[in-house]
Amino acid sequence: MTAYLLQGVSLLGAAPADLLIRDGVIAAVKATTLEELRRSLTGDELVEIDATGLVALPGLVDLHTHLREPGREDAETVHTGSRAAALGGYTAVCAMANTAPVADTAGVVEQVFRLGREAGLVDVQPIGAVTVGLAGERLAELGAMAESAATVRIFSDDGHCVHDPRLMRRALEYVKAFDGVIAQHAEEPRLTEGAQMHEGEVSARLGLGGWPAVAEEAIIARDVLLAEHVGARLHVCHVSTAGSVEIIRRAKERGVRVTAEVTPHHLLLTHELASSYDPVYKVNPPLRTDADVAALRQGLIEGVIDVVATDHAPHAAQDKECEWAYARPGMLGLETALPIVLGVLRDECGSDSWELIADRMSIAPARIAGLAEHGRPLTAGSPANLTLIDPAARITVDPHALASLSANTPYAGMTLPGRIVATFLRGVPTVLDGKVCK
Ligand SMILES: NC(=O)N[C@@H](CC(=O)O)C(=O)O
Repeated sequence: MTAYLLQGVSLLGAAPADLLIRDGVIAAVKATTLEELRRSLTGDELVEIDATGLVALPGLVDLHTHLREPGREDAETVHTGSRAAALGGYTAVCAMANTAPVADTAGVVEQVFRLGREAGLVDVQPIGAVTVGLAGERLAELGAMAESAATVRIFSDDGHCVHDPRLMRRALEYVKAFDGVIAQHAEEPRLTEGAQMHEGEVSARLGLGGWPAVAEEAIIARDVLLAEHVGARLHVCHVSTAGSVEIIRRAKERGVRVTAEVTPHHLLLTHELASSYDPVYKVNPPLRTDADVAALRQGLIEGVIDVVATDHAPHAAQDKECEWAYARPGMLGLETALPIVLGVLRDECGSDSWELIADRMSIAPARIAGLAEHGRPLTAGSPANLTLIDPAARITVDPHALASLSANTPYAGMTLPGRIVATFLRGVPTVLDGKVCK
């Protein structure tokens, strides 16, 4: 078995140390000398990595990834999405249920789970659909998915809103029994009919149908009341408006069991970009205003928003490189999330906020998803799920050099701070020197 020694690595809030990875766990955080270490490793191969200037974080965890398998393997597969995730520093991703067939049965979630294990690059944790076929009419087999080999704990109709309040109430009641969570795509469908982008001055100027902030806020307001009434856990997907942050803030103050996520793109990009009519900027919920971006950043820093989740939404060229109105919504996220968040927080805080990043991109999402092996502090005895970042390096985004099968990144040509150097899953490198290991 190969052991790895990360020499001189920066750990959160501590002086640089040597970190020994062996037998799937963090075996030691330097106390011994290198000679003692070598003697103790008889029989094991030792790979020494000079990690001076590199930062180690617990492996990132994505609560919101679209892997497109089964059904749209031309856009992404579990394997290609896993490669993208590992390169982005992730050790676990939660796979959304809007596949074809929909992940609304034990059979489909087990298939996705198995494909993830076979790829072996990140832990793929399937999310189950709330309603059969995402149709919003009948509850799916939530219990069977929870009891399956995939042990589903998060349920979501993402891409669609569970808009029937009675169905939403029943879903919350059902998952409460096993401490599951309903992750809601908050969009009142009657208010977004014909919507193409954020409703505001830009949509008016471009003549594109508007998606008003209130369509998101109305559902979140309703759902925090339902979650409070039932006493169950609600998670709000891709929060995009300042008003939503306020509703969630007030609900948390009242003790409602609500958590929330924001995407990297909603922390950086605004609706002005739609003026180009380039569908790469079309996404659901849509890019919003500068004031929304500022409120989302503040909400993330304060912890009103618990998590950064990518909403990685790969789309094949024919579904994206067409007229705006016909293009599918969604953008890639896994390979650029950490650099975007690092840059955003440098802007806001004036320095690198590793503790915040570790919490919002690993510890909190692992807790919400119930992934006990992930989001753990990098101390002796912990599972060796971690990522190594070079904060001084920069990357320039080339859409066709990404591991994803699709190329719909809104960051093409941009230079971003921070490079993922290595990722380890249970002590085995999935990425070394910025390259996937298998
Ligand atoms: N976020 C997106 O813009 N797209 C998502 C689903 C959705 O939320 O529409 C997708 O699956 O492509």
